[in-house]
Amino acid sequence: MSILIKNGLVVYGEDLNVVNADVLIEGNRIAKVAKNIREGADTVIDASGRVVSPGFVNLHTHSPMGLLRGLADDLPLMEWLEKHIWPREAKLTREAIKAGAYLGALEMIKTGTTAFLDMYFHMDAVGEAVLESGLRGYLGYGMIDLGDPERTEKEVKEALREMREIEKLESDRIQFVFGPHAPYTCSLALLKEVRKLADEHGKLITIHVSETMSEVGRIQERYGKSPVVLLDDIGFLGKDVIIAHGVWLDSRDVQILARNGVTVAHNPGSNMKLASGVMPIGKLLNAGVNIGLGTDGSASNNNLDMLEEMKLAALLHKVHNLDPTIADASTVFRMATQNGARALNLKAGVIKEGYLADIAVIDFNRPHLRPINNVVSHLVYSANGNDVETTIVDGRILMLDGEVLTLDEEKVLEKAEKVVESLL
Ligand SMILES: CSC[C@H]1O[C@@H](n2cnc3c(O)ncnc32)[C@H](O)[C@@H]1O
Ligand SMILES: [Zn+2]
Repeated sequence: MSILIKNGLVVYGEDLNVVNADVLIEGNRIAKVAKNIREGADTVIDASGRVVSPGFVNLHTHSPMGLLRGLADDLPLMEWLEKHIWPREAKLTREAIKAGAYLGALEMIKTGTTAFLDMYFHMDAVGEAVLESGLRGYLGYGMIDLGDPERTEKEVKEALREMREIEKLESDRIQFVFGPHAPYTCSLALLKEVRKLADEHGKLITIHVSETMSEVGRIQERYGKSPVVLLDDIGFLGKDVIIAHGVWLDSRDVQILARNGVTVAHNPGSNMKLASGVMPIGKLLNAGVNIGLGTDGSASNNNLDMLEEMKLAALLHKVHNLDPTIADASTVFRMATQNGARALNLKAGVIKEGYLADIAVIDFNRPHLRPINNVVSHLVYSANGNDVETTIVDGRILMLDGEVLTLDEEKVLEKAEKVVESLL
């Protein structure tokens, strides 16, 4: 199968040079980017007045949490989790979570996300929804043992069961990752076991770390060190680890993350909504830490729109540091695309020959995106997910001219509404 995207403004290469060109996709890869490509193709997309962008990589989310959107707002993290979210999540069945996963997948396709790193329960069910949607999903079963050795064993068993189920889907687009929830909900025994299993099975690890001041206080009280020092001391960290948040990091923590090649998934929307704090972006960038961008779940954001998230990231750091240059549009755009892909060991996030064909076509024929003085600036500061017209993953069109081809939109919305009505 081949696709030819004609006459678009292409955000080309790692350097984000914008060129007026055609993009030829053969199979699941970008075969050629050039002016006036003459080769025929099975499908031709006219991209005049459109921007051809790398698809977005949401590096931290809980995709089924759209089910809980709007049910618990205006709370700090611990109260939000313990009093409102966890009691509701305890009622969610496998079927409900699958309905939430469809809802999340639909929202991601419609807003140009092509790959995401997830952490939740029943990830084998999430995997089935992701398979049908056509997205790339990196799926972590969220493990919590609260220091109870019986629960440690149960959680490890469940993670391995879900890993095997996800592997049975036999799709390169869907990968299992280990997802211990956080240092404050997981015992050291569980964290060490996860490290061992990730090495044994060659899987990535994702974990919430240093999200709030109260978390850092808890860990300091329990272990006498920061969460990052704790994880380093037990040999947990490595270039296969993606920590979500990394808000409360001191200079020593930042050096440890840099030394271990850890990626930080930055979630500005969630950090602002839960009043968690502001990630030290300047220190992390100076230390050379890879930073990707995530939305977190839709109960703390409250959507999965990566275009919106880029704007939040850029604006938050400017005002917090009183420095408009600290996170410029290109830096933030790379976080949302190539940096996320790098963390997932994916040859994606860049429009260039040989890269995976994960692409978002964004309609710039709209008043808020004209005149086209600066494409990357418009993508970060002016656009939002509704401007995405076509989404391509692995060389397959998931949405064309606003119509989602892989999922039945009406059915997905109806089912999500029904499960929430009956369970929550
Ligand atoms: C064990 S599955 C994942 C678990 O994480 C919860 N969660 C959602 N957002 C956050 C956040 O910002 N910090 C910590 N935990 C979060 C989610 O509700 C699930 O219980
Ligand atoms: Zn999270």
